[in-house]
Amino acid sequence: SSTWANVPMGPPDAILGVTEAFKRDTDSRKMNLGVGAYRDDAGKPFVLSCVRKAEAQIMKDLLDKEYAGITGVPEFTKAAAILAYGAESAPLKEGRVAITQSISGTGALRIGGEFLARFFPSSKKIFVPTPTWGNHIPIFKDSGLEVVHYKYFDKKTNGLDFEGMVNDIKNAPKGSIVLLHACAHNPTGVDPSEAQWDELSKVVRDAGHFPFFDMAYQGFASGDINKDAYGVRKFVADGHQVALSQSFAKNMGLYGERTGSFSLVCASAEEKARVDSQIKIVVRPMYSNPPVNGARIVASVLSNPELYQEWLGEVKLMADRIITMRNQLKNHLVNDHKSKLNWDHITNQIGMFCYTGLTPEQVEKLKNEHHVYLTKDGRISVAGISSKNVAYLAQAIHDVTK
Ligand SMILES: Cc1[nH+]cc(COP(=O)(O)O)c(/C=N/[C@@H](CC(=O)O)C(=O)O)c1O
Repeated sequence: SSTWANVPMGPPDAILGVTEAFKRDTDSRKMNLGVGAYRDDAGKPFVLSCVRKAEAQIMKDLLDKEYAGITGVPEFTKAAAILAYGAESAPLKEGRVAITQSISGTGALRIGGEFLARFFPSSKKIFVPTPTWGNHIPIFKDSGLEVVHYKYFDKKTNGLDFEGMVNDIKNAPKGSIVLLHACAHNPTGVDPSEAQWDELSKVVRDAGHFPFFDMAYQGFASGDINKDAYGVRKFVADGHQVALSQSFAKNMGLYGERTGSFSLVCASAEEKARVDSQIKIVVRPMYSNPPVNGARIVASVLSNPELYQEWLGEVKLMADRIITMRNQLKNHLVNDHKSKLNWDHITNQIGMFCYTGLTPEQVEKLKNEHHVYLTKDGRISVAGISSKNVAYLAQAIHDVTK
């Protein structure tokens, strides 16, 4: 028999599989609310103007195609670190932040998982929120970590179960790794308030845990890059030596360029040098060194004052359009359809996703009867909504929930 006779058919990816099903649908009313990728009000992918300008400049520079170093394009990692930690950040100023370019956010999380599995001293358990981005679990399992969960989403309020979260983190074995979504929690769209971040910093410190931040949406949640980095910067200011994964897929629209970074705050420049050497040893056999194009674009946008200002405007424009769609969807449900249900969470939640609270059966009905595609957990990518289809969506949601 064939060598591969025993290879089983694996399930389609919970998120990317939705887009595959959407593409097969021929009905003109179909809506893809699955993958977390921004669309403009015409439902089209959006390439930022600042990105186009940076690309044009890079083309003119006639740069070579040599290998980047293992940790990537230095101008990129320098600029990415300043964006995340802030120019005034003490560890940055003291040369204590080890940072490598990564294959976007996913690659950053994997490098982090591999590094922690090799060197984290106390436990190989990583606590992730309930629910969390689906891919977190296989990324950390494949890295050799044990994935456990802490309470996060409150089904009753469609908001944050802060008390449950704090208790679970307090009760985790001393010296556990705690994964935190820096902003725009995926899939729930529910974020801790700044006061709750302050409290979480104390809880994590008192329990001797290690914080690993996943910041895949900086600027995309509130429209303000500093506001969205509040949790990360508060933890660093409080002395936590955080791990951080960054993605430029969403906030700079570089999805397919696969541009991100992984960084670790170290105790000293000497420690940073040791950590940096071991990060290189993780990366070299994984993919040797990263693609340079996306990194050059980000470096150009972040370090060129005009392009940087333009980017700040464009990332706010994306965030604001999503907030507008949240308001319109809720208004249609409440005012047009006089829905009996409470839809406050549609506008209380933030970032790319809305955790609607729809059941798997209602999700199925939305797909089969209304050609609306979303993940089984009821998460919708708000970016898939436009002024042209928001009324249709509200009608469909009302139809399956009334
Ligand atoms: C929280 C989070 N972290 C990391 C990533 C990885 O993004 P990258 O493209 O590797 O930089 C994503 C992507 N989320 C969307 C796309 C996906 O599933 O890959 C999503 O949830 O739809 C996240 O939502």
